[in-house]
Amino acid sequence: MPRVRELSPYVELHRDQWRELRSFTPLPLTADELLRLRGLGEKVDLREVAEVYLPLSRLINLQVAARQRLYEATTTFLGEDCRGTKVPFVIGIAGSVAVGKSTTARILRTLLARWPDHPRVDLVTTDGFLYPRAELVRRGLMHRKGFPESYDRRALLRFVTEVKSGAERVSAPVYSHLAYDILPGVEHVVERPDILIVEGLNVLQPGPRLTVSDLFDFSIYVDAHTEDIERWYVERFLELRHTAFADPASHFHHFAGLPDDEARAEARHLWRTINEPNLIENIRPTRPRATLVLRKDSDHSINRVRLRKL
Ligand SMILES: Nc1ncnc2c1ncn2[C@@H]1O[C@H](COP(=O)(O)OP(=O)(O)O)[C@@H](O)[C@H]1O
Ligand SMILES: CC(C)(COP(=O)(O)O)[C@@H](O)C(=O)NCCC(=O)O
Repeated sequence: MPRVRELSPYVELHRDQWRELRSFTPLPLTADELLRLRGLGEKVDLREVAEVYLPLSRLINLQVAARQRLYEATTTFLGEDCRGTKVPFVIGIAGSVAVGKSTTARILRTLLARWPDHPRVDLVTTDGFLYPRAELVRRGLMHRKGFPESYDRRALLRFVTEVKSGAERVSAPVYSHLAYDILPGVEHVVERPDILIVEGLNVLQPGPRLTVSDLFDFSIYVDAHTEDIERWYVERFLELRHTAFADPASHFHHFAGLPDDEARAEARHLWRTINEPNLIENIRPTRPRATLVLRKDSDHSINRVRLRKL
């Protein structure tokens, strides 16, 4: 009897199957460039870029062209002339604190910008849309940083809507880990990109009204076991003592001199009280909504990919 295949909108691939889908996509990145894109504690090498990120870059390139044709179908229906109008393709990247979203976003940005049909790729992180510290204090949310309610979600939705609507110049606020606050008067200006990547913990959150995820043309969830992410978070915290925290201007400067055991206890406390509950209550439940899930093993390497096919 032939086995009945379980019906599913997803297809699951191991890395050795996924890497074949690179087809003939060339590798436009050097080892030095990759080092500059890699975040603290991340291990991705050129082989992983070739085997995991190049097939992804090819898939997105195909989808950008298909999405433009869909847009043209709607404008034809409306009797509008859309010749020459390109709608920015928007990609969301979600996942826990310390899972490596920023590295994924930066590598993808660089690879996508090397295709001649969409050279202008911009990247914004949603931390710029956190409420300023004074507003978080007023709302009693200082220990809920990164939870959905700590963001100005309407401003984020407005920002992406304006970019997608073809506005010439749209600006986003900028967050600083050093100041632990939004930087007053500083802005990230986005000028009609071909592709916009929006990276942040909660970008895939659904809502009772239109939310930013409704404007995504493609979305990625970076996934790993909770225990592995906790370990990466704690290790990164220990490392930050010698890098970011060492700066006297850092909000966390008082952690710079902590011995290993105390720093570890502090990091575990932050993980257990803020970042793990946010992962479990808010972030992980959005995983089924992603077009693609990149699954990391305990050594950070991506070995499984789940793609939403339907
Ligand atoms: N307290 C901090 N000071 C300076 N940089 C930080 C701090 N916390 C996180 N970062 C950096 O901010 C970036 C985003 O981190 P995070 O939100 O944990 O997402 P991810 O690890 O998934 O990219 C990373 O490059 C990380 O190294
Ligand atoms: C700034 C963040 C909320 C992440 O913002 P994102 O760009 O993902 O929206 C997060 O990295 C953070 O600092 N969380 C606070 C708890 C902690 O420091 O671990």
